Amino acid sequence: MRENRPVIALDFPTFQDVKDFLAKFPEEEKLYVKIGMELYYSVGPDVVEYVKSLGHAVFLDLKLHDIPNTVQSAMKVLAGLGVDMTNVHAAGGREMMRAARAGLDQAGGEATKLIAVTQLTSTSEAIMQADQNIQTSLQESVIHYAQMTADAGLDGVVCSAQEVELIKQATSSDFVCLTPGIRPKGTATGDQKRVMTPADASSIGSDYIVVGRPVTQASDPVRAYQEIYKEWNHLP
Ligand SMILES: O=C(O)c1cc(=O)[nH]c(=O)n1[C@@H]1O[C@H](COP(=O)(O)O)[C@@H](O)[C@H]1O
Repeated sequence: MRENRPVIALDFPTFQDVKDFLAKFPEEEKLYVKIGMELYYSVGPDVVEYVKSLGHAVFLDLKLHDIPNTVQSAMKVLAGLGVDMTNVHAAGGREMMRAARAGLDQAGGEATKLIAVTQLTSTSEAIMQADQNIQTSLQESVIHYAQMTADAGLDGVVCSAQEVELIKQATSSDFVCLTPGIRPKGTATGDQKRVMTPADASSIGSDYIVVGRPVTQASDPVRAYQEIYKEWNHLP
């Protein structure tokens, strides 16, 4: 299940920014990229088609969270994009997650992996308890969401690398753990609260790491990506 390529979050406001960013990489290098809300809301499905036409793998991160019928209908539309992976919020519940899977399957998206966000990596235990009024530990909440996601038949979860071991124990070793909040030593954490280095995330068993600003805002993004690639794959 492990993906050797760090997933690069293309958090850019315009199509041109994406084109300029991808043009920095050698044409033959096939990346795994994430298209999130900012880019998708600004450019729309054309950017997915463009990135796929270059041969890159795509995680479409729109974090759907609505009533089951709406999510199912939206997933039917998104299925047509043929992305490799997409996501919902586990907080939407089992019925919503099953509806999301059904929507994808009904519209030819059977091959698209579907994962669910547990607790965002920008959430600390204190924030969760105060803002969501969940009076358990953060780990318990994440495990609860992961078990519910597995029960709904999804492929895995978005979590911080700090919870990967517990999630795999509570579900199964092949349950996907995709982990944002990745910060190489010495890089700014920004709004992320539950962070880990690429090497530690690798050792602990993350299946995918997602990296945005440490690559996209670097003075030399290709070099920053290569360094993270090496660290994640324990290469010299
Ligand atoms: O679903 C996500 O991708 C996601 C979930 C989460 O809990 N935390 C999180 O940071 N993300 C995304 O991962 C990326 C992290 O970006 P950086 O913090 O710049 O590395 C952003 O695009 C976030 O939207």
